[in-house]
Amino acid sequence: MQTDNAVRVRGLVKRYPDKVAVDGVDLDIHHGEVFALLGPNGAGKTTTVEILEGYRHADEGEVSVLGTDPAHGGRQWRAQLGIVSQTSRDEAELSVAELVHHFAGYYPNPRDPDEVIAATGLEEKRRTRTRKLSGGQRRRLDVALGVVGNPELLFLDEPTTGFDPEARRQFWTLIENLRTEGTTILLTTHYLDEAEHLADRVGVIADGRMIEVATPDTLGGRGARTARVSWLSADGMREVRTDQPTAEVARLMAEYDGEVPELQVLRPSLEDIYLELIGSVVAAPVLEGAVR
Ligand SMILES: Nc1ncnc2c1ncn2[C@@H]1O[C@H](COP(=O)(O)OP(=O)(O)OP(=O)(O)O)[C@@H](O)[C@H]1O
Repeated sequence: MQTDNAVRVRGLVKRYPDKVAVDGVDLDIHHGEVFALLGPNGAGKTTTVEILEGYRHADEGEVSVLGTDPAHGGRQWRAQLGIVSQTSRDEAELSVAELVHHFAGYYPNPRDPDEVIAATGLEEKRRTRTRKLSGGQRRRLDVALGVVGNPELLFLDEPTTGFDPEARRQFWTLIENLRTEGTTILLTTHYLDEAEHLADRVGVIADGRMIEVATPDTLGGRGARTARVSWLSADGMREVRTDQPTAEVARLMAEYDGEVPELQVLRPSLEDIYLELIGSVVAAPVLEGAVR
């Protein structure tokens, strides 16, 4: 049994000439888990992921991916990885089926390419040249190419950008199936519902620093999900935060002798909690308009 983590990062630093993109990040990803890295534009997610993939070099810190320092990872190590990066590979003249079959040939133990084409919803496009695919179809092909090698560790950098809602659901099912088979997955996404649906744990990164790592339902700590009860009083809208919304509603019903005007009981979503977390780190102008 493997006991070490699939990914172990300590004190990771990456500097560009005018920016410290990653500023002392620690990260552990357990074997078999889906881990979502969340954070605003420019937070350092892609830089971190590309260091883990061996495409960029760290300035400081320790990095281990499947037991190997990615800066020295060889072919065998790389064959265990699946990578869906933000930019597509350009093989415009090949058809979908040709490209997926071709990529399968690079790996020692690939998945059945036709099953991968079906699972990514590309069956109807299998004979289409890749340059004729729509943006969302192209992204599905990227995902197909990332999983066809049957990776032990799969990196997905904003995989569902441009997907229609049905394609996103289909993608979620694909990821759930990979997880059931034991694939470890590192996902970056700006879709909080995607992280909530897929991730065992999420890490929030802002300005190059990891602010918090938690399960989606414990992010923000105790109290972050406290309910808000709001209603229209004689003096305007009122809101109270409470752990006992039912008792508060009962009290209001008694006070109003029945129907409470414009009564609402809301619990903060993962997105609300996330925005609150990064709001405490990122400078206000960046967030203006994003905070509700
Ligand atoms: N090659 C580079 N040279 C200089 N600066 C860079 C380079 N790549 C990234 N950066 C800067 O490093 C910071 C982190 O970028 P990164 O791409 O890691 O962010 P991100 O969290 O992935 O953002 P997004 O959500 O927009 O993809 C940004 O300020 C970016 O401008």
